Amino acid sequence: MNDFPAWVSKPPAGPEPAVRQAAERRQQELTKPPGSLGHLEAIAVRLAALQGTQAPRVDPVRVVVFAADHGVTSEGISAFPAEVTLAMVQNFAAGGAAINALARAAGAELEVVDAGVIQDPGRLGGVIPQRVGPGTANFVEGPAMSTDQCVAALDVGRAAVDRARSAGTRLFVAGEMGIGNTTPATALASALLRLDPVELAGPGTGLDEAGVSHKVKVIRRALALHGDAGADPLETLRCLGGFEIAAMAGAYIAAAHDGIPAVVDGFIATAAALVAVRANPAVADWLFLGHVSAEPGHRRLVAALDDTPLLDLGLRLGEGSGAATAVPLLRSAAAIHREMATFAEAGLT
Ligand SMILES: Cc1cc2ncn([C@H]3O[C@H](COP(=O)(O)O)[C@@H](O)[C@H]3O)c2cc1C
Ligand SMILES: O=C(O)c1cccnc1
Repeated sequence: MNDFPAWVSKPPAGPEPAVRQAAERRQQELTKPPGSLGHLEAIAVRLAALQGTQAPRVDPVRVVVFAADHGVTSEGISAFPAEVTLAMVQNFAAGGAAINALARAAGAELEVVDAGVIQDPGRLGGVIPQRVGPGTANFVEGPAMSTDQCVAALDVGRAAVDRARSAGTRLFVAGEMGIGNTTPATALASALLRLDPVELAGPGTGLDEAGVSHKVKVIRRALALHGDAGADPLETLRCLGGFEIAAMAGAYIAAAHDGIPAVVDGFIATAAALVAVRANPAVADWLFLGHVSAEPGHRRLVAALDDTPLLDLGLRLGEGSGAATAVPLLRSAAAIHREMATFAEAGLT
């Protein structure tokens, strides 16, 4: 047992088997050669089953970017300084980041949540203050978070989903911003998949080979310190995660509880998704993998979640960028299922 609240591990309802079967039948009856819309058909069937309707829709889509800092940045594990997290939060507020453009292009609403940037950004338009602390502790010296902080960070994600549900959101995208966060994501993945970090660590924002080797050593020290935390996914999250990573994990779980499918982004988001699925396996039904990132360890994480990413574009940004880029595909899949005529309706035999 652990000290985490019951909602985190409460199983969500699953997709409805009868609706799924009817959706599979409908895909056979639509005016196209069976199977000719390839993966779009499978996506449409999944969306229909999750939403319990033969008229699936993704709009309104909401992207929430959770931002936070990481004590482990003092070990020199990123190509960029921690101050960039705050600067990027200001950039999100001003509308100038990649995710601002991509969310607009995807027809999605964008919300930014300060889950614990080192320096309080103060009142910034469009940034929701939900600060768990001024960054996590350095996890090579102790747990990244106290239990209270980890629970609070999971709740930051749940609260974002509550706001989204109140706004009628039908598809949820979580993104992250936090300089250094490929290091906690790699540490979490190493612990949960029981792999040496050398199998998973990559350049993140642009470390060279020596930088990646140093990152591997830092993560090995953390794994040695925290012993067998990997046995409990939430305890692993507390010791090795980050506020924004816990918020994303909480958001995936809460979205599943609320019947809202979510699109998972790149390496860091998928590490959060793996935590969510290990803590609450039925959450996996509600997750679409938006893309496979260029961060080398992402393929291992994707394999652990046993699903096919929608896109493979060589992206390695985060912020929800790959997931947002996949949104139009999901919208298209819903549209064919909802709008196409059947052979009978079209009078074709
Ligand atoms: C300007 C800038 C914008 C970003 N947007 C996302 N990230 C991405 O890079 C960071 C993780 O990489 P690492 O672990 O190597 O620091 C995260 O903030 C992630 O969201 C950015 C990074 C930078 C520099
Ligand atoms: O895969 C990602 O999302 C990623 C990779 C590198 C840096 N930030 C994010």
